[in-house]
Amino acid sequence: MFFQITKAATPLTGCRRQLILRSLSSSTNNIQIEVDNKTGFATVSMNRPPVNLLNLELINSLTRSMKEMEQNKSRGIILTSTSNSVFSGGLDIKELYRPDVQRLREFWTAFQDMWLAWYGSAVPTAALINGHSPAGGCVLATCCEYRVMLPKFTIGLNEAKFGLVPPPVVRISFKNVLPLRIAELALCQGKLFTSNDALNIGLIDELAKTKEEGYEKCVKFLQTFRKVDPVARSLTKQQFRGKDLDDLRKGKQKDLNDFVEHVTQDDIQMRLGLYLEQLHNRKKK
Ligand SMILES: CCCCC/C=C\C/C=C\C=C\CC(=O)SCCNC(=O)CCNC(=O)[C@H](O)C(C)(C)COP(=O)(O)OP(=O)(O)OC[C@H]1O[C@@H](n2cnc3c(N)ncnc32)[C@H](O)[C@@H]1OP(=O)(O)O
Repeated sequence: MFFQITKAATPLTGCRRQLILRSLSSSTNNIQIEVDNKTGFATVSMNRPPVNLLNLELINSLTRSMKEMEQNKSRGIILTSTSNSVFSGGLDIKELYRPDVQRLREFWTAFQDMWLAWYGSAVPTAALINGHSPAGGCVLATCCEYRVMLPKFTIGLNEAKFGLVPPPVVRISFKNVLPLRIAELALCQGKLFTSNDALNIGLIDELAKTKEEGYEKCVKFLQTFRKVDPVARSLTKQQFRGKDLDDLRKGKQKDLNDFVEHVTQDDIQMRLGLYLEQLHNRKKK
């Protein structure tokens, strides 16, 4: 993939000059990448209005972005969104409802690859959660090594609430962040935590009042690795996450088959249809 590089002031950091890298190969422009001149850290912003739903194209863009930043020896990545109220609304349920099975398989394989890329990234990562972050949004945030969240939003894995069993790839990074008992209860309850509660249980690391403050906190975290050898850092991270990554790599085909079998069941299709309708009608009441 090719990038067009321009210099510009960024809305994130006021007048600090940054390199704006815009993906040219993506016709949808669903990701924006900015590299800070001073720190060398990249900010990856999901940009799929209105609520950054993870469809096949956005998922593929996230995977490609990570691979390219690794190749470019990026020193740190901050994942955020261009929205003022949503980090990511999670999987685009339209991908799951009445699916073309071939595309559904491609979709889930892409999600597995995105998870492998972000959870296993060689580059240090921080999530700047500047809005709601349910389900797939929470998966992305927990793939990162550090989370800073703005107040009065929600985050968590709510699949059980609408009758879905979160697949292993959805659970693992959540389990990596939380004590097992809290993770189990929260998943069984399909619980979404407020920013404050997420801080109290350790699902996020810090709160920030504004996006700018959150950005500075993410930068501060990434700078803690400044004096650490990047290879040693990355191999140490792999030692912690390697088993989870290997389990998915080895079980990818089974995970895919289980997912497709589960999602295409009549009962699950009915639940997905009802949930879509509920989301669509939410504001009319
Ligand atoms: C052993 C084998 C196991 C196999 C397991 C198999 C299956 C499990 C599968 C899946 C796992 C899934 C993980 C997921 O990520 S599922 C997605 C979960 N996401 C949600 O529940 C979020 C729902 N959305 C919201 O709560 C709000 O939209 C949000 C807080 C994000 C934003 O609110 P806001 O008021 O700003 O915006 P809205 O007006 O509500 O939404 C705008 C627009 O988007 C539509 N929409 C919202 N979310 C989704 C979605 N996830 N999918 C599809 N469409 C969505 C919403 O309906 C609006 O559209 P319209 O009505 O204006 O047309």
